[in-house]
Amino acid sequence: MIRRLHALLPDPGLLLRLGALQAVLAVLQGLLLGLLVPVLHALLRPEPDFGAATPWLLLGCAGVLGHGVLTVIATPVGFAASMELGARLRHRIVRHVATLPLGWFTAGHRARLARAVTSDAGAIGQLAVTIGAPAITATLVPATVLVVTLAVDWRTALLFLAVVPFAWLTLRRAGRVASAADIELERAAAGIAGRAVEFGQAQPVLRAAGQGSTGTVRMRAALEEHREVYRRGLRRSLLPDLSYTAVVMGGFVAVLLVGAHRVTSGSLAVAEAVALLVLAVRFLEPLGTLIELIGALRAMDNAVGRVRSVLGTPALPAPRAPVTTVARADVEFSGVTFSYGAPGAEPALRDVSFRCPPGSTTALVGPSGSGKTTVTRLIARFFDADAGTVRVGGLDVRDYDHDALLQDIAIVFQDVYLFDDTIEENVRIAHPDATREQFLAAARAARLDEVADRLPEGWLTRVGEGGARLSGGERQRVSIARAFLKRSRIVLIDEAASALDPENERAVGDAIAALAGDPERTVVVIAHAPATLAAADRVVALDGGRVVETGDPAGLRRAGGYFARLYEQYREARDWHLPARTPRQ
Ligand SMILES: Nc1ncnc2c1ncn2[C@@H]1O[C@H](COP(=O)(O)OP(=O)(O)OP(=O)(O)O)[C@@H](O)[C@H]1O
Repeated sequence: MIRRLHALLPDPGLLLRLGALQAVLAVLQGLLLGLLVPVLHALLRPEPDFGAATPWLLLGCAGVLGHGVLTVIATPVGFAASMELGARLRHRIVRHVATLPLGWFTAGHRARLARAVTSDAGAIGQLAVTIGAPAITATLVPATVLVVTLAVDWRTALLFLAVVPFAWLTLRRAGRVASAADIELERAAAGIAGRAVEFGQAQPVLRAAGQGSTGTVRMRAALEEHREVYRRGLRRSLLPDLSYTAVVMGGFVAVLLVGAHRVTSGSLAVAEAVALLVLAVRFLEPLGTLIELIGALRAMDNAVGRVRSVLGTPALPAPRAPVTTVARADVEFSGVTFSYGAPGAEPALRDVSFRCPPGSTTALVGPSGSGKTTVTRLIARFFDADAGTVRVGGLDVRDYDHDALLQDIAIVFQDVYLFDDTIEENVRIAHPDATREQFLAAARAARLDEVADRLPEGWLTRVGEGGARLSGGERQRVSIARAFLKRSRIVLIDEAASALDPENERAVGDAIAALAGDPERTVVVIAHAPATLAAADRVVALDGGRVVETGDPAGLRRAGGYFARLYEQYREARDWHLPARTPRQ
């Protein structure tokens, strides 16, 4: 556990200083208790000797004062340390996550990241301090008391020692049970979180299906499950907890009985017996608090495990001397094979080769799951190919500084994410220093000006969380405006597969055509609209992750092969209308 924590907090100076302070406090506490022996020895006699007791009492007073001062110093240092450790860990996670492949950011990983940065980092920082201090006290006070007892009466010290292995064994068992219960509870809590998100997100669907209360039932079931897991955990930890308490209490009773026997047989003075009983209490009591700490310790261990799983994700490999400019805007795949899963999993792309010359427009076509999106993800280096090479400007994408590569690539995907800000700021994110004229030109080219004109606050209209106040087509126009404003020479577009309303469809189609029309720009478009397909310079047709045809669209249509059939399907789908209803006679 300490090793795992150390790996997370590689600069443990703060914790070490705090630990040292706490160790001094614990040893001081033990030694102060030891002073009881000469004091009681001097006072618990038929004629109390105050003269002999006074120096020990004065030493005791000085010790208590010193202990008080150190405690006052340690408390704020502890608070500051826990905040500092949490903050450092958060920075470390954020710095690491910024180096991960973009493909890592799935919904599940995003949730894990949010948890690691918020609750886990804070809990580790806090627990490292709040558990660390009492854990040091709970081990060093008994250790010091044991040494003091050894100096007073070795037989009692042996009795103390005899308790330790039993206490250790029961404590370990209690710890294991607490950890298992904690993990189960975590899982149940994650279940509740999932249900809560589903409950919120699926409301429109559930209500439309007349199942508005189904979500409530599933939510209630998750809450019930959590309560049951909690109860089960409590029941399971009851016996180990009680056995540990029994061992500690048993030790005390043994010391009491043996002490009483030796006093009555005259082999131990009353003063020593009383002092030994006090030492026994201070030896066993901190051991007792370890059982309370063990649960928190396991909770911290689990949080450390979760944070380590994020920090352990390999970063996108960076070249020694990264290239920072893209010389030409051409894209080339040679023999690219890629799979999302572990090596050996079913590949999403197999031996894919094609070239997009600078300034050309290439349409990617193929049925759902054929690998079109994957091709665009590999160009932007969301992932690295397992075999073969993806080249941009004649160089392997892995040779570039990733930020520099993305600087020259604009991405217009279907699931556009908009920030809860104004339309203008959402476009400007692509090029924050753009002049007003540049911004307006980009917006006009994307036909976004028509959208802003209709809205009451124009460019200053806020789009809502994720862009919820705009329609899908309008959001896509924001995304196209970003691409215009960014002035990247390579643009990757995922044309909406689902039908937009006619106005949006025309506007988006025109905007994409305008993007592609620039002879300086290389466009790779996942195309569904017959107009986009017909206007492309080249077509790359995919099926099952393989390239099955390449060529110019007109030639491929004439050839009557795979692309020609797909093209006809797309055209028929676009031309399909609901048959007009014949009025009833
Ligand atoms: N993030 C992912 N993790 C695992 N597998 C994935 C992931 N994304 C895609 N796949 C799989 O890779 C294969 C290719 O998917 P891809 O999204 O590239 O196809 P597509 O042609 O773009 O499909 P669509 O037209 O439906 O978007 C599919 O089998 C898909 O299930």
